[in-house]
Amino acid sequence: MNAMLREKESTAAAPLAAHGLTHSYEGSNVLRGVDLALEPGSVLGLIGRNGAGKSTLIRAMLGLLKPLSGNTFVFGEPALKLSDAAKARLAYVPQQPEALAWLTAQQMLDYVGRFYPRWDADFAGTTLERWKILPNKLLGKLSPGERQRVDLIRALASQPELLVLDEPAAALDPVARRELLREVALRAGESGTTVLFSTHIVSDLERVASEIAFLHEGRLLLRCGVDETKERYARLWLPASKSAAAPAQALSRRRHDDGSLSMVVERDMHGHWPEAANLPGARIDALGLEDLFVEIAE
Ligand SMILES: Nc1ncnc2c1ncn2[C@@H]1O[C@H](COP(=O)(O)OP(=O)(O)OP(=O)(O)O)[C@@H](O)[C@H]1O
Repeated sequence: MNAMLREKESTAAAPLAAHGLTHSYEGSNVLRGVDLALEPGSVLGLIGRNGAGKSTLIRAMLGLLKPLSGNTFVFGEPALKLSDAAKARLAYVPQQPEALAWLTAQQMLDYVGRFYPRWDADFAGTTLERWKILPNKLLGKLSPGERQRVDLIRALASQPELLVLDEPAAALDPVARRELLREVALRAGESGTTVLFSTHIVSDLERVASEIAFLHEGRLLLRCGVDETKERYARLWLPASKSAAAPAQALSRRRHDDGSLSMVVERDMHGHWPEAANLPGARIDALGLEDLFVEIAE
C-alpha cells in the first residue's frame, strides 16, 4: 500500500490524526514533522519536558492553531474547518482555562451544556459538589486548580467521544488528580472514549494511559504501549574498550569518566538487542518508564 493511501486510511479511522506537522514561533522550530494518529478507544499519554511542544502539538491537532505545514484531522475532518457536529463530539481542556471568567461555575455549565446533545447535567451538578466547588462563585475568582476542575467537569459532562486534556494535573492536588484519572479511565473503559492527555508526570501515564508518545524537541521519539516499554527498551552499557562497537541507532548516548558508554537501545523486529550487547563486559539493564524518559530527555 502506498504512503498516501495508508495516510488516508489511518485518518479515516482515527478520531484524531496529524501528518507531517511542523510549526515555529519567531523563527524557532517547535514541531519538526510530527505524525500521530489515535486509535479509537485508546488513552494516549503525551509526555515531554517543559517547552517540548506538547501544547503546540495539541492545539495544532485540534485546529486551534494553524501549523506551518502538515495536516490534522478530527473524526476524519480537516481540523481547521471542523463542523459543529464534530465539535460537539469533542472536548478539550486547555492548560489554563480562562474563558467566561465573568460567569459563575453553574452559569457557565448551564450555558455550555446547551451546545452538547449528550450533556449530563446530573454529572455536572454532583461533581461540582463532590469536588467542593461553590456553584455560585465567579470563575474569575476561583483558584487555578478550582478553575481547572470546573473545566474538567465541563469536558466530562459533554460525554465526548474524544477527550483532549492539556496537562490536566498541572493545577490539581494529588487527591483531585487521582479522582480525575479514575474518571478518565472509567470513561475510556465504559464508553470507549478516546483520550489524549499531555503530562510530565510519569506515574499518571502508568495509571491510565494505554499508550505513550514521547515528544522531545519537536519530534516524537517514541510511541508504544505502556506495558510494552519495559520489554522493548533498555540501557546498554559498554566498557571503554568496546565503545567503538556502539550501535549507531541508540535513543540516547552518554560517555562516562572511565570511557565507558551507556545508551538507550531498542529490540529489533525479531526481539533481539543490538549485537554489541553480546560483547564481553557489555550489560543490558532494564529501565523503568521514568528512567527511560530521563535518559532520553537529558
Ligand atoms: N505564542 C508563542 N510565541 C512564541 N513562542 C511560543 C509561543 N507558544 C509557545 N512558544 C514556545 O514554544 C515552545 C513549546 O511550547 P509548548 O507550550 O508547546 O510546550 P509544552 O511542551 O506544552 O511545555 P510545558 O510542559 O511547559 O507546558 C516553548 O519554547 C515556548 O516558549
